[in-house]
Formats: sequence, structure tokens, C-alpha cells
Amino acid sequence: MAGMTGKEFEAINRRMASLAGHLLPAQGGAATSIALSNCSSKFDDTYHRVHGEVPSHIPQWKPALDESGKEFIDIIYEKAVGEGIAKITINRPDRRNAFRPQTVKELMRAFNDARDDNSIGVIIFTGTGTKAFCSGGDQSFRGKEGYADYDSFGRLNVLDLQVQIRRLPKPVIAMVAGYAVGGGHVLHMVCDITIAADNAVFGQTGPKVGSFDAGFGASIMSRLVGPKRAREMWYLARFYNATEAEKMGLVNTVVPLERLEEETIKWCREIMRNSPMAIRLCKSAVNAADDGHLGLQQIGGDATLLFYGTDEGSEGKTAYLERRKPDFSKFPRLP
Ligand SMILES: CC(C)(COP(=O)(O)OP(=O)(O)OC[C@H]1O[C@@H](n2cnc3c(N)ncnc32)[C@H](O)[C@@H]1OP(=O)(O)O)[C@@H](O)C(=O)NCCC(=O)NCCSC(=O)c1cc(O)c2ccccc2c1O
Repeated sequence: MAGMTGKEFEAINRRMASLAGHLLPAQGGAATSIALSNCSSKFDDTYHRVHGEVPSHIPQWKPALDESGKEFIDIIYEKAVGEGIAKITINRPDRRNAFRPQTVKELMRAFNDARDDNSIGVIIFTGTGTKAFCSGGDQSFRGKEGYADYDSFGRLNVLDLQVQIRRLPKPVIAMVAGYAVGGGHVLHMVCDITIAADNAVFGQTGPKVGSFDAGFGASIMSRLVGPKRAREMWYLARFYNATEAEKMGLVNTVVPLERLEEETIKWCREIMRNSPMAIRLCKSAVNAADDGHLGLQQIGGDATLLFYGTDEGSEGKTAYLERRKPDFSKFPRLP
């Protein structure tokens, strides 16, 4: 170090700090994720000076219906007054929020409405009470062809709901208190983000009750926790507490039960500050490779959507409608 100028010394210090940053574990570790989840309000930079703190008060929730105007029986559907947040709650607490076909049909109606509502930017998915987010398919409705309630035939319609959440071009945040097990565990996994209360319990139960989800329940889980852990979760069908789930990469953060909604709302408000189109593209980009052709279709559709908003896109349409040749010569052929 002898003979080193102050500037050179500073440069070495900066490089060491940057290297130390790269050496932090990429995934998991309670300490890392606690630091990350609190990061929004800890910095005194221009962004934070301009935007200030995200408020954490609970919004005023207003009951919502979809376009059919039909009342919901198994779920509660709400929108926050004056904010772009929707909340969809499975409301069968005496069954630990297990779903039957009726529940899934209603969930699909509500998610569809939240998707189509331009004022909604983020959707919270949760269960009534503190004992369960969702305990999966209601076993008392299970027959030989799947789950049946009012219909004479069974169905596994939760698979359609999983696809719907995955493709929905707005973030869906699972807000989990209590059990998220069986098909309920798969539902939280297909959400974009999971915020867990410290009483949350995660796991698959299928092999214990003669069932399994070999679709997203296996593939997305394997992506989240790695194949070895995924096999463990399915073969042993153990339960994991919130801290263990966080270490495994199943959840984004764990908060005390009494702060669960407050923290979830903060995450929603942080998302709502950001560019909706950027978020839409980020969701489709993160899912693209895993979702194969469907992933490409989603991100490809987003590209078309953006292109329609350009002068170049509208020149083609306008020329067609005006029965003239389009003049694409004015648009740059970018490198
Ligand atoms: C979730 C529990 C661990 C909670 O235990 P706890 O002791 O707190 O509560 P109780 O067990 O006393 O439950 C209270 C009350 O609720 C009823 N209940 C709870 N869960 C269910 C359920 N899933 N189905 C029906 N009923 C349920 C329970 O019977 C009690 O009723 P009382 O009348 O006695 O008061 C624990 O409850 C538990 O382990 N639950 C079962 C979890 C489970 O095995 N879920 C099903 C897994 S299979 C599945 O979900 C599934 C669904 C699909 O649609 C698929 C589609 C395609 C492929 C695969 C699928 C799939 O695997």
C-alpha cells in the first residue's frame, strides 16, 4: 500500500466492496431476504427523496362483482377504494378454505374481472381467517372423475385457474396465513409473489390422500426449490414452517401475522408506483422460457401490443384502410 495515492486507495476500496456484494449468496438465507424485503425505505437517494415512503395503512375495501352481476358464494371479491388493488379471498374457513368446483369457478370469474379492469394493477389472493390460505381440493367432493358439486360429472378445474393466474398480465400476490397445503400450496406457487405470515405452513399432501399434481405442482415447484427439494416435498409430503419455506425460496418474505395485510399492501403500493407495461413485460419475460410455446405467445403478444401503439404499426393499418401503399421508408432500420 506504500506509495499509493488517496484516489488509488479509494478505487481499491470500491472494488473490494463491489466484490463483497457479488459474493453474497444468490438465494435464500433469512438474513439476506429480511434485508431485501425492507429495502424500500432504507435509502437516502434521489428516488426515495422524490417518492417518499410507501404508505402502509389498510385501504378501504369495497365489495366487487364481475360483469354477470351474480353474487359470489364461496369467495369474497373486493377492490381498494382509490387504489389499483383487488383482493380475492377464498371464503370457506370451516373447511380450511378447501376449494370445490364452485369455488374455482368463482375465483376464475373474479380473476377475469380484475384482469379486464384497467384501473387494477395488482391482485392479492388469500383465504379468510388466520388458519388457512387454502387446504386444496375439498375431499368430500372428490369422485372418480375429479371434484363434483352441482354437476353430475367431476372436474379438475383448478388446473385452469393455475394457468389463468400464470398468464394474467398483472402481478398476483399470495397473502398466506396458516396452511397452504395440497392444491392450496400449488395455488400460492403459481402466484408471482408470496408474502407469508409467521404462522404459515406449506406442503403437499397429495401422496397421503391418493392424489398428485404432476403439472405446475411439480414443474413450477422444481423451478422454485430445485429438483431434490421438490422430490422431497412430493415423496415425503412433509409440512414446512414459514422460515423453512423462505429458506427454500418458496416465499418472498415472512412477517408477523398481525402485520400480514399491512406488509402485503405495501408491496402492492410499491408495484403500483411502477410502469404497468414494464411490469407486464417482466412477468411474461420471467415465465417465457418455462412456459414454452405459451410463454413465447404471451411475450410475443406483448410485443405486438406495444407495436400497435407506434407510428410504424399504425402506418400499415392506415394505408390499408386508405387503399394506398404503406410508406415504411420513414421508419429507421435500427441496428
Ligand atoms: C389443512 C389441515 C392440515 C388443517 O388441519 P387442522 O387440524 O388445523 O384442521 P382440521 O383437519 O380439523 O380441518 C378443519 C375442518 O376442515 C376440513 N378440511 C380441511 N381441509 C379439507 C379438505 N382439503 N377437504 C375437505 N375438508 C377439509 C376438515 O375435515 C375439518 O372438518 P370438520 O367437519 O371435521 O370440522 C388439514 O385439514 C388437512 O390436512 N387437510 C387436507 C389437506 C388435503 O389433503 N388436501 C387435498 C390435497 S389433493 C388436492 O388438493 C388436489 C386438488 C386438485 O384440484 C387437483 C387437480 C389436479 C391434480 C391434483 C389435484 C390435487 O392434488
